[in-house]
Amino acid sequence: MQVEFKNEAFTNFSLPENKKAFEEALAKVESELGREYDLIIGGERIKTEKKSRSINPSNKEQVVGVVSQADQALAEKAIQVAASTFETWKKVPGTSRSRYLTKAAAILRRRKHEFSAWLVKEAGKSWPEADADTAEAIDFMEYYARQMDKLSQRHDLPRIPDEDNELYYIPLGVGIVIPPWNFPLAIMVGMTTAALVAGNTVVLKPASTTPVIAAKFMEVLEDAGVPAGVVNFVPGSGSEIGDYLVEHIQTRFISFTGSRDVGLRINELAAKHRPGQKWMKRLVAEMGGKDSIVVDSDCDIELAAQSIVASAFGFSGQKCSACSRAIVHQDVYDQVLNRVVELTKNLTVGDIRSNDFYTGPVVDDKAYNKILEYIEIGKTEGKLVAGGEKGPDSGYFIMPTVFADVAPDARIMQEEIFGPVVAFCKASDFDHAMEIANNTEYGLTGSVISRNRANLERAREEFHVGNLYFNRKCTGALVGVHPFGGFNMSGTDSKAGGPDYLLLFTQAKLVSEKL
Ligand SMILES: NC(=O)c1ccc[n+]([C@@H]2O[C@H](COP(=O)([O-])OP(=O)(O)OC[C@H]3O[C@@H](n4cnc5c(N)ncnc54)[C@H](O)[C@@H]3O)[C@@H](O)[C@H]2O)c1
Ligand SMILES: N[C@@H](CCC=O)C(=O)O
Repeated sequence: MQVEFKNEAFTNFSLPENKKAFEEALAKVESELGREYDLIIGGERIKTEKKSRSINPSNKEQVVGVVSQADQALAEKAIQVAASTFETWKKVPGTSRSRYLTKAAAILRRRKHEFSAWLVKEAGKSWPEADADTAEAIDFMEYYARQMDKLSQRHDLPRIPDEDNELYYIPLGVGIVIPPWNFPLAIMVGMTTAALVAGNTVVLKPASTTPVIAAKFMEVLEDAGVPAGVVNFVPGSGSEIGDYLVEHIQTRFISFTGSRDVGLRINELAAKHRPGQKWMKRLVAEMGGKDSIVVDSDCDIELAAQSIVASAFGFSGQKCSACSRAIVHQDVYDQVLNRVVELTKNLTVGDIRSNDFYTGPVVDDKAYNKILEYIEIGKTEGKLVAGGEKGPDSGYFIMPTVFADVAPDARIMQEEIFGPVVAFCKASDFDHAMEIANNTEYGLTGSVISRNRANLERAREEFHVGNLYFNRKCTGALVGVHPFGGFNMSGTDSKAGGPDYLLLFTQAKLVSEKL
């Protein structure tokens, strides 16, 4: 019997032995930078002419890896291999499939610091953020393994005389897994392993900025003995192979995490029926956020300020859950704002190869330019009170930025910036605060900082987000503890790391036998 699920502990880097172990992992990873990574289709490694260079965002000169890129012919090959492997993989009992995940989790745990070091180098995560990403990846596998064991048990239905009725959760078929770059290990692992443990086969198209981490995870799956063809690794650009994979008639489902615009495009393409296609494709989409922290008049000011700063600037605001809107009651507005500005000005930004910096760069030049454009927009929509400028030129550094006195309908209050920028908006009372909190097209995370029980109860009902937190930050969901996913334009209302997530990758079959 498996031990009860427990979240992986985070590493305490203030202990010298942990610091030393992480330095060693970084040195090992640095000795491996610049290597080539191939496609993996049906266990076969395939090099292509076209390659993409993955760059360290803290140091634009440093190549993390060189990755072969699939074209449409190779995308087709991957789908064919996934389709034929499905015929055998679907017959492997769920409890056996779950053992592959438990094994892969154990391997990843043994290589934990090494993977976190890759996250420092390829995604620009600070040590604690990288450590949390790796821990979450382990959690997803441990959690979904247990969920699959439960789903594999006999599901008896109410008996009627002379009939034996049973429900089975069977897999769907070939799934296209398209993860984002911002949790390049955890979310990619969660999406991939949920699909495979439920009995599906996968074509994994990793995010274009973080393919090396995904290639490294393929090593883990191979070491765990996952049969060839169950997960096929197909890096390539969204425009070159993304549409092809989504539109393919043998694609049964698409599991996507990323931006609103790409999600909507995939939704449209997936919905169109094509000649020879025998099913309606299922789309599981987890998309963007424009997340608020609401601060009530009766609150702990220090807690409010600390929660805003941690949620807005952890990993430089590059989380779908990040706080980019602080909606503060007029009675405490100046106090909260002043303390946030004070805390923000003390944050350090730099190459997070060193654990001395609070946060590192944003992920690439595209993100860098987009965020700087939003900072310019912010200067016309509010008062710049902290940051607003670039960091050192060696990487894509942007200083944590705070805008005050921003109107509820301003662009920086409505559009996802996905960078270290938070806008402050003054609310006249709690009614007004709730109205502003719900005035975006998203509905992912939110927090309320309040001592007022009636207002908390009201927010529980009215604040329309998938993950609502009280008196804490709005980032950092734990697998199992805080099933994660949002409403409206934040996706298809799924809950990663929750008890019903695996059902999204299955279909229920009833068998009724007359006795
Ligand atoms: N709701 C959540 O759980 C969650 C979690 C993490 C990130 N996000 C969101 O993800 C976004 C940031 O990630 P991103 O920049 O990687 O998003 P993105 O939409 O640019 O890319 C996501 C993935 O889609 C791929 N892609 C791009 N064009 C494609 C196409 N035409 N067809 C198929 N695939 C295509 C990309 O290569 C990548 O793998 C933010 O909006 C963030 O809020 C949401
Ligand atoms: N699950 C993460 C966010 C994932 C998206 O970026 C959190 O809760 O902060």
